Amino acid sequence: MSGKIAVVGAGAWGTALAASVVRAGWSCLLLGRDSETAAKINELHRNPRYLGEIELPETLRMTLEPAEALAGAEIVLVAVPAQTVSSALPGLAAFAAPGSVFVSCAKGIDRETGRTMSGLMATLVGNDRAAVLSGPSFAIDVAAGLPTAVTVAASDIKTAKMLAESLSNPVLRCYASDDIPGVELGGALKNVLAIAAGIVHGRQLGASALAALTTRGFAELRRVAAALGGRPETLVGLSGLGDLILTCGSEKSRNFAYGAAIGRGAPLDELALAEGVKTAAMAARIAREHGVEAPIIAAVDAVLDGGLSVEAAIDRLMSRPLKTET
Ligand SMILES: NC(=O)C1=CN([C@@H]2O[C@H](COP(=O)(O)OP(=O)(O)OC[C@H]3O[C@@H](n4cnc5c(N)ncnc54)[C@H](O)[C@@H]3O)[C@@H](O)[C@H]2O)C=CC1
Ligand SMILES: O=C(CO)COP(=O)(O)O
Repeated sequence: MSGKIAVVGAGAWGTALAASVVRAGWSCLLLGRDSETAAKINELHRNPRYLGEIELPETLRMTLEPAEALAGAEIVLVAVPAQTVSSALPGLAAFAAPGSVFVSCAKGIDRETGRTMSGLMATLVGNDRAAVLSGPSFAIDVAAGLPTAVTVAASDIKTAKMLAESLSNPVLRCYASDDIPGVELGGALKNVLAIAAGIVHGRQLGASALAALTTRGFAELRRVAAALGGRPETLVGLSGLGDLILTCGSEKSRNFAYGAAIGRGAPLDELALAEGVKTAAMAARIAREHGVEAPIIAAVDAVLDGGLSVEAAIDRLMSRPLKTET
């Protein structure tokens, strides 16, 4: 590949994606906010704060200037936390090259407006130029060049295929989809469910409980995403079931690790770097408003809100009326 890709957000995911697109042959500028990280990436080829000692490609450069990052970039990967996308984007759109495609790589639902990341991007650059990348992919794995597969969605499948071809490399396999809601809601909702799975793990409720929670959580993920237009077949793919399996079973997931801490009795932490904390309330609200049964998501929201203890949440989930499984 030749040409330029800009990556917005020099945290774990933005840096890993930037390393990955350089491996795919692109020139890449990473847009961040702090000069210390820029010096480490540009001079030492490392981002120790987020990715330890992993060596980044020497040609990867970071800048603090949006105009420089976005000039001439055909693709802009947006990898800032979901709750900052609405404030980060307006300042960027003005610098974007005509026809460039903005790809949300964040996983969450905007908690002020209830909008999805693609929805926020579409208002600025239009539907045709808004896309989503999601799937089972720990930043540290992608940065280290371990084999990974994700889904890239755009409303036009031709754009999705162009992105999948552009972003794939020998260790990152991108599948194309035209189901934006299915792909992005899988990623947003699995974070909430990973907190629940972490609580089960941290409270030592056993492997059977974890399997039950993950499976019933998946049923909720499918129902809520379907209510917002996600297709069932997308939700059994990488960005739905795939990412749920990854994050509901590993302490490498910040959402799972945060849930595990709560399960062990740690106090709630509003500043936790777990995206599900900020998406739980909106996910629960969307389920209620669409008349979708989502008791696990509701329980996570109530526990995070401080209104329900973990014990009471478990009792509530276990004492629900019995029903048919599907
Ligand atoms: N870390 C991971 O393994 C993965 C993360 N993601 C998603 O990617 C998103 C970002 O996550 P991480 O990179 O892990 O977070 P992080 O906490 O490692 O980094 C976030 C970065 O965004 C920067 N940032 C915040 N607001 C900004 C703004 N307005 N403009 C420019 N930069 C800004 C911060 O300074 C920080 O460098 C999240 O939605 C997460 O769910 C998706 C897949 C994997
Ligand atoms: O989304 C991720 C992997 O696909 C990363 O999960 P965490 O944000 O829970 O670490």
